[in-house]
Amino acid sequence: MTKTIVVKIGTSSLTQPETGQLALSTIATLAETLCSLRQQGHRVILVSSGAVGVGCARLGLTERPKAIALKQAVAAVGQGRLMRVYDDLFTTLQQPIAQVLLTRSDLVQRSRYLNVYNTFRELLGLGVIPVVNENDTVAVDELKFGDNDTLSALVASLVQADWLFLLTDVDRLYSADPRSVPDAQPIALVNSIKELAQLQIQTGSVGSQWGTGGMVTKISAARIAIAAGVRTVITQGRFPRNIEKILQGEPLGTHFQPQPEPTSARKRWIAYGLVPAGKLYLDPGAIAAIAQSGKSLLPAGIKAVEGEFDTQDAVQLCDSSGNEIARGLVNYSSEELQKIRGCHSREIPAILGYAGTETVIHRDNLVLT
Ligand SMILES: Nc1ncnc2c1ncn2[C@@H]1O[C@H](COP(=O)(O)OP(=O)(O)O)[C@@H](O)[C@H]1O
Ligand SMILES: N[C@@H](CCC(=O)OP(=O)(O)O)C(=O)O
Repeated sequence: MTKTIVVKIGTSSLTQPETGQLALSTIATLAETLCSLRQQGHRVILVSSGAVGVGCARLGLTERPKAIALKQAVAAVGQGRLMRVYDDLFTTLQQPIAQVLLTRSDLVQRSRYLNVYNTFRELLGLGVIPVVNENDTVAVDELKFGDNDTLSALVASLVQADWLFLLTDVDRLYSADPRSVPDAQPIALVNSIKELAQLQIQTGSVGSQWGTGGMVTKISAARIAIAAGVRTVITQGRFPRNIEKILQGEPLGTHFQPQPEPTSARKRWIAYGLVPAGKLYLDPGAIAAIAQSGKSLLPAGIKAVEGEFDTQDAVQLCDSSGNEIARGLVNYSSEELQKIRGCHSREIPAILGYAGTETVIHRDNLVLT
């Protein structure tokens, strides 16, 4: 049966750790593997990092730049080089590819989000393999995916993929970073987001020399993907052929079981497409009402309001320690909420001087994260 498969490869797999030069044999095997998946009739999207790493190697820089302008300039050098290599390899294999560079703002506005979706649909319909990266050269800090793990999960969610493969430089997820904790336990299967929380995986703070997010961004990517119904696998990038073995049922890598009832496309856009503009801190009663009983959020349960936002902006809903529980679209601005927080809904007209809606966030616009 035809599947939609998103494969994300990180800088640590695409480049040689010592020199930062391209790992040509890995890239060539990846191209062969993806072509073979296409020949089996699958729809394939490649999310490839490497613009900054390859740009650095091209310019002789020995470490990843920190200054934003330099990083953006280096990415512009590397992205072209990277696409040239991919296009040469895929063209040799008679496989057309396309470059798709995205920034977070492309997914924030609903009309642009749908536009990106339509473009992917057309490309996949044409039998093309889209090669996706963040548009690092123009992305501004507030509107960045920041890492390609998150980007790949959002793309997998957007196209409603069946599989997301996160290829990296370790063979799977461990209970702690195997580089620093030699007896860390391998994890073969994660059944649910709840089980993921219970495993209390330690991720250290950084990734490899050229990577960005380390394991923490892969785990949060897996959470986004499985909530969207996408089976997610973390596995080693040096052996791209493992993708085919995994599809045939071999127990390689760490598998994250997709949520049986995926969140709707609109709610996924609210939760992960939009950039939250503020935070609402809730009392335990409100948390129970939204998390356990699926209720709308009323002003009475809001203890504090953080940030400045307008009606219909997205906000994070947090417990008193700031842990995020949900996201949603607000019916009131931050200024209005400062006045009505903690109050009963029937008091709203008297406080604001006009009648608003009873709910601060209606349950149709509220997503548990
Ligand atoms: N719990 C963990 N299990 C496995 N790897 C981990 C864990 N915590 C941290 N890591 C580290 O994450 C690194 C991979 O992240 P990163 O360098 O960002 O890769 P990529 O470039 O593929 O995105 C691994 O090299 C590993 O050292
Ligand atoms: N967009 C950046 C990659 C960012 C990123 O997430 O890198 P990595 O951790 O290697 O997957 C680039 O192309 O260099």
